[in-house]
Amino acid sequence: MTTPKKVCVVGSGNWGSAIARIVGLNVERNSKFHPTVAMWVFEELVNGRKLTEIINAEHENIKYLPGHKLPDNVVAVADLSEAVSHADVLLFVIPHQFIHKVCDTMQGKIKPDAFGMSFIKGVDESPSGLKLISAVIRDKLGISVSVLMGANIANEVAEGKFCETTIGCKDKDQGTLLKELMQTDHFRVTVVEEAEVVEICGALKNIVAVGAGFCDGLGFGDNTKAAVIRLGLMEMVAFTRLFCSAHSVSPATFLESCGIADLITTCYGGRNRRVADAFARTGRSLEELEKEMMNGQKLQGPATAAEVHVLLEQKALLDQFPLFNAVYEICFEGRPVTDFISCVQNHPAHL
Ligand SMILES: NC(=O)c1ccc[n+]([C@@H]2O[C@H](COP(=O)([O-])OP(=O)(O)OC[C@H]3O[C@@H](n4cnc5c(N)ncnc54)[C@H](O)[C@@H]3O)[C@@H](O)[C@H]2O)c1
Ligand SMILES: O=P(O)(O)OC[C@H](O)CO
Repeated sequence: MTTPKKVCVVGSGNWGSAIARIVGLNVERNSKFHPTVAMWVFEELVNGRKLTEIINAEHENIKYLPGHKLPDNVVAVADLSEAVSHADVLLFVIPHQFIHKVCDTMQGKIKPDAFGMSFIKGVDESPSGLKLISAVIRDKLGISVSVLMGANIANEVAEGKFCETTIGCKDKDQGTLLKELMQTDHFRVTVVEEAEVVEICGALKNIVAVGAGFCDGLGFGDNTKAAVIRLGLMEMVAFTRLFCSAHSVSPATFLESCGIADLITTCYGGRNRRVADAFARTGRSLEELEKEMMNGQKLQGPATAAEVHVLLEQKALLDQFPLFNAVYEICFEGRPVTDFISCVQNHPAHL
């Protein structure tokens, strides 16, 4: 008999906590997994108490996923090295901005035969180029890394409202095990092989969601948003073909939950949309609005627009990605938000 696999959730934000909730319930009824789940918490004080102590006493992450109990077998751990040291399966669920620091701390602390799955929607940009977050983890920790992306607004998932999701995994046995770890009656998992496409979809849809939020804030309607979604999807497909040229990129993957479905849900119900809407309405800075509206949660869309912009500029391809470029220029270069509509009106798809 094989030893049950220990799972550690690296992260405890809005999505991290919703994932810990699913995983905690699933491991209890599956003997392939150890019945206790460690959840790494970036320690902070909430109402004068340590967040780890609150979670372990009240079984609720009252800051990032209030109103939803975590199963008792999810144990919050503040020390990252301690949290990951016994894990066979590492689930990475942190805002993409923090991945380097977290992996650096984990180096030399994990089991050599551990493997990972990333739930992180974003990309990494450095002087050596644009990289998938799974590749950062793989390179820093020397482990295999799959991904899980989908139309999954954390609060809705925690409420048990039905949704689908996509695991991108190249190893059939690992894919089957990860599906067993994640799937519930309300959270249906499809496993596909094109892991790079799954992951890049998860990152790029956040840029489009910022554009959708601009349109909402400017007072445009659902037809306009549908146009933004369509044009954004075209740019997502084109960018994926460019970025993943060494891998297979099939249209079918964009039809999975990680593709069109995630794009739609984010453009209607996501945080990137909500803050971009407020930005267009008020003219206040994104930084200020993020602080005020998100209670410590982090936006991924504007940073991803900036990271993608570097590559497009280097390759002199900005004119082929006017929607991505407009989101970047409005967020970071003072371009008026009202220009977003003319960018959509003059999109090369209409020429
Ligand atoms: N929230 C969602 O609905 C949702 C759904 C699907 C995917 N995702 C993706 O999952 C990833 C994680 O999102 P989330 O919603 O769990 O996070 P979040 O937006 O709730 O971010 C807050 C988390 O970041 C942590 N944090 C703050 N400073 C930190 C630091 N210096 N180092 C490490 N951690 C720090 C906080 O402690 C908290 O746990 C993101 O890439 C996001 O795009 C989110
Ligand atoms: O709230 P957002 O904009 O970070 O999006 C959340 C999820 O990625 C939706 O699947």
